[in-house]
Amino acid sequence: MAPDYRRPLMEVADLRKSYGPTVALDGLDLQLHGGQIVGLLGENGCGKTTLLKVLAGLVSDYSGEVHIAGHQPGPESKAKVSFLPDTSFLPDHARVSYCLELYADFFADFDREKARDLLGFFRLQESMRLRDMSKGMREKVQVTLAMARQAQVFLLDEPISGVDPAAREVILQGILRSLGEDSLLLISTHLIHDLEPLLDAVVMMRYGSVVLSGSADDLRAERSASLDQIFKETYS
Ligand SMILES: Nc1ncnc2c1ncn2[C@@H]1O[C@H](COP(=O)(O)OP(=O)(O)OP(=O)(O)O)[C@@H](O)[C@H]1O
Repeated sequence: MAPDYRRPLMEVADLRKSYGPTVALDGLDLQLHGGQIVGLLGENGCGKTTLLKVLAGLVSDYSGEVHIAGHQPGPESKAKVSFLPDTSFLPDHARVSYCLELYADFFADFDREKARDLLGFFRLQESMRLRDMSKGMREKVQVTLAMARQAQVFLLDEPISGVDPAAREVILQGILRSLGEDSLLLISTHLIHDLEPLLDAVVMMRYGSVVLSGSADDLRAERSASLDQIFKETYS
């Protein structure tokens, strides 16, 4: 069946999630279409990671409506969503080749050719061990694994934080290189300045809900300011 381009690829309505007394998501609404790169922005603790985990199907005790490609988070949505967490999840002693095997075993849509292409782009070899790598190199491995899936939605949690500016640029180029035309990339970051040239749209969060969202071009035109400036004004 042909995809329905009128329906958003991701639909979230009145999403709420608390950890004990801490409210992480407080009635969040969001609709995103495929074929765009969206920056998920906000201060520490505003709920970005929690939102990404709900979308990735890793947090299920929430209330509200969440649909990805028409599915609630679960096995069907997980098959379409590739999630890169903000922490390292690979064993230190592993070689890159082992990580590729692990992903290929776990994800039916893992594309080894895409992974090899990205590794080459990042100048990494499959024989390298993670423990011998810099933080930037390890991040490149994790980005390779996440982006080498033939997913419809890519959720990347802070993929360039703690990485030097040159490596950030290369990682972002690698992400762009591997992104399909109709895919949706939702990428959380504090580094709006680095990401601004890539972004089609932004979602700015505060206290567990969306305070500002829209197309990057529209926001820049309406406010005669860069996203970087709008970000600073929003959170000042
Ligand atoms: N497992 C957990 N247990 C208890 N509280 C949590 C847990 N995970 C997140 N929180 C709390 O929920 C709120 C939202 O956290 P979350 O990690 O989603 O924010 P964030 O925007 O991703 O932050 P950061 O930018 O620092 O990564 C915070 O107050 C955080 O302390």
